[in-house]
Amino acid sequence: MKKFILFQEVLAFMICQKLSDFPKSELQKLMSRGNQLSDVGPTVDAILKNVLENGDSAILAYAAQFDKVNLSALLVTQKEIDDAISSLSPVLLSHLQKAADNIRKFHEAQLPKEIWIENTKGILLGQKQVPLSRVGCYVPGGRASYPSTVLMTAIPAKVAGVSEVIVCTPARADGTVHPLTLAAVKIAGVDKVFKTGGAQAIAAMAYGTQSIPKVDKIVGPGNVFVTVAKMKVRDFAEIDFPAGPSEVLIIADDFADPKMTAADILAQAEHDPNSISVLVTPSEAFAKKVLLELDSQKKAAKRREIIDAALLHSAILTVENLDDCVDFSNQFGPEHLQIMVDPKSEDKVLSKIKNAGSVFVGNYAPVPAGDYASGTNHVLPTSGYVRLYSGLNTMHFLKLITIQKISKEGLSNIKDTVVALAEEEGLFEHAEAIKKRFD
Ligand SMILES: NC(=O)c1ccc[n+]([C@@H]2O[C@H](COP(=O)([O-])OP(=O)(O)OC[C@H]3O[C@@H](n4cnc5c(N)ncnc54)[C@H](O)[C@@H]3O)[C@@H](O)[C@H]2O)c1
Ligand SMILES: N[C@H](CO)Cc1c[nH]c[nH+]1
Ligand SMILES: [Zn+2]
Repeated sequence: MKKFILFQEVLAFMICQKLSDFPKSELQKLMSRGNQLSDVGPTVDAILKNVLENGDSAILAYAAQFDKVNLSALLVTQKEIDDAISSLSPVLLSHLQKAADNIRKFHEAQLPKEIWIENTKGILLGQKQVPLSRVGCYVPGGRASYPSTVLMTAIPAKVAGVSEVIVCTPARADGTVHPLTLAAVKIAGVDKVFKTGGAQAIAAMAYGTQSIPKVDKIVGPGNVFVTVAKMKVRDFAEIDFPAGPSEVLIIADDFADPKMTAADILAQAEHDPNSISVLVTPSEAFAKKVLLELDSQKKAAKRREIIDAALLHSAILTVENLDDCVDFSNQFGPEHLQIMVDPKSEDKVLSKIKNAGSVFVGNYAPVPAGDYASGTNHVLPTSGYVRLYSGLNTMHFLKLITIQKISKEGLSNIKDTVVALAEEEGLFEHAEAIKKRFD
C-alpha cells in the first residue's frame, strides 16, 4: 500500500492524516476494536458467580439494577403473548411474517442433504443429522428492541428440528417485553420466554436456575457484557460465537453514492457506542464527499449520542486501489462487508474476500436489508472472529452422525489394510477384532 491515509475525527469527529503518520497503536485499536471485550471481564465474572450461587434471586436483583424493573416472575405468560399480539397492527404483523418467511426459506435451503455412498464394494457409508435438544436464544433489548433477532435465532433452530427453544430478553421498565418481540416468538415457534438480559441471562441459560432451564447451546447477539459472558460459560453450554457490537466495513469507489454510503455508516453506528463503521476507498474525493454527508445526516439522527460515540472509534481510510481495500478488509475481518464499486469489479473484489460475516454487493444491498428481511442471518461474529467462525446458520443446531453398513465382502475388502495399520500402531486387539471375523 503506497498511499494510505486515515481519516479520524474530521468535521468534529474525524481528522485526516496519512497512515504512515498515524500512531501504530491507533491502528491496532481499530483492529482490536479498542479491547472492548477484555475491559468488561471482571464485571462479567462477578455476575456469573452470583447467578451460579443465587439463581433467580440474583437475576431479579440485576433486573432491578440494570433494567430498572421490579419483576415478580421471569417467565412470560401465554396471556402476555396473546395480549401483545392483539395490540399490534395487522400491517406490522404482516411485515414480521414476510421477514420470517424469507428467513425460513433461506435456512431450510441450508439443511444438509443425507449422504449414502458405497465407498468400497460392500461398505455403505452414510451421514444423518440430529438436532440439539434444548437451545437458548439471547435476544437483545437494552438500547433497542430486537424482534428480528427472535426470527434470526429461533427459526433456524426450529428448521433444524430443535425440540425446545427458549428465549431470554430484558424486560422494559414497565415489566413488559416489546409486543413485536412476543409476536416473533409466536411466529418462530419459541417454547418459552424469560425476562432477563445481559450477562445474567447467559449465566441462567448456561447453569440453569429455579425458573430458567439449562440449555445445551446458547446463540444470539448482545452488547459487550452478553458477548463476554457467552465466551466465559463454555464449560457449561456450547455457544455459537462472539456476536457483539455491530460492525460494517464498506469498500467503495467513485461508482458508489456518498449519500447512501454515509447512511450505511450511520445505520450500524446507531446500534451501540461500541459499534464500528469503516469506509475504505481508493478515492480521496469520494471519502471527502462521504465525510460531508455524514456530518449533515447525523444532525438529523435520533440516536445521535450513540452514533457520535461509535464514530469516535470508526474510520475512513483512503488507499491506493481496490486490492488494498480488500487487503485491509481481510485484516480487519468485518461482521458485515458492503461492496459498492464499479459493477465490472464486483466479482473480482468478491472473489478475494476471505474474512467477513456476511457480504452485501451493490449499491442496493445495504446491511439493513439483511438485518431484517432478505433472508440471510443477521447474527454474525464480530471483533475479528469472522476469521474463525461462520455466521449463524441451520448447521449450528445440528450434529452429524456418520453411519457404516458393512457386509462380510465389504470388510474383506479393507481387512488387510486395517490389520496392517492396527499392528503398526501397536493396537493388536484392533487387528484381532477384524481377523476373528474371518477365522
Ligand atoms: N453481532 C451481531 O450479530 C449482532 C446482532 C444484533 C445486535 N447486535 C448488538 O447487540 C447489542 C445490543 O445491545 P443492547 O445494550 O442494546 O442490549 P443487550 O440486551 O445486549 O444488553 C442489555 C443488558 O446489558 C446489561 N448491562 C448494561 N449495562 C451494564 C453494566 N454497566 N454492567 C453490567 N451489565 C450491563 C443489562 O443487563 C442489560 O439488560 C448491540 O451491541 C448490537 O450492536 C449484534
Ligand atoms: N445489524 C445487526 C447485526 O449486527 C442486526 C440488526 C437487528 N436489527 C437491526 N439490525
Ligand atoms: Zn443493524
